[in-house]
Amino acid sequence: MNAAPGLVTESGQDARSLVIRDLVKEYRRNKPVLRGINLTIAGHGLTAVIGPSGTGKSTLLRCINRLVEPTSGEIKFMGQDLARLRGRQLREARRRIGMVFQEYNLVERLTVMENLLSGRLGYVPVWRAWLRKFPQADIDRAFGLLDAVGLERVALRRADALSGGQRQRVGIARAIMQEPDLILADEPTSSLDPKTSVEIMEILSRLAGERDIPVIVNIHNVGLAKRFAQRVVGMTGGHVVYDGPPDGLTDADLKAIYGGENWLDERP
Ligand SMILES: Nc1ncnc2c1ncn2[C@@H]1O[C@H](COP(=O)(O)OP(=O)(O)OP(=O)(O)O)[C@@H](O)[C@H]1O
Repeated sequence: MNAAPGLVTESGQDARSLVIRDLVKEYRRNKPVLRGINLTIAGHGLTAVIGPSGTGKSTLLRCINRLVEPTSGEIKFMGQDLARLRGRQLREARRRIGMVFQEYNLVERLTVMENLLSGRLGYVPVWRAWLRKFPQADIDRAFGLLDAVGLERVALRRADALSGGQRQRVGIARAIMQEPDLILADEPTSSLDPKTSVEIMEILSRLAGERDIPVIVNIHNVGLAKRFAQRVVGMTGGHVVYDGPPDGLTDADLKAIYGGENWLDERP
């Protein structure tokens, strides 16, 4: 990861663009889930990935951070092919990719502050992490982030005492603590009520916008995708069938993505 942020290359991509070429994933031989994905995602702004259940949205995100091994293809990011990294290079690349999960993935018995500081684990020496002796600068940053997500009052509360919306705020703050170059969010609002979902999307897009880093969000709620994303990618059957601005997404596109059409009809 050696390109300077903000640089625009001759091809028009900026330094944090993510370029995916011919990405294929087969969990079982000859049964591809991703069937040759080609995408260039700009190095800033929020991209929403929509599509029916089982179409491969989570698999796509997990190939990018290598929680899942791609079968073939390239995932170029900041001068490296993430699909081919091994060992230390892979660990370092992963450290720069913040992940936000549907089920939050917090350590329930630890405090909010400790969960946030765990976002720094890739950066502090093992002995410090073991003794939970984090640098004061990290603690100050964590308090700043808790303030930014409206959780300053619960810093010392255990994660298992929080509501779903509060947990997801911790999840986002923890991802930002990593100082990521990219954030991937897999269904971050699926377990939340509609109002809290909007608040979470606002926080995600605001914090990523302030840092000028790209965010890719898998989301089932098309309304939220259109409201918060600068770009929508529609997938179906392991292919990308829509790639464009939210206001370009027509009913015909939605039918191509989700199939059928009756579900689009409004009731009288
Ligand atoms: N670890 C795995 N092993 C085998 N098959 C898997 C694995 N993970 C996902 N799959 C299969 O890959 C396909 C795509 O799953 P994926 O979770 O990527 O879809 P999705 O679009 O994110 O769905 P949802 O919106 O329901 O989360 C599904 O058929 C799923 O059963």
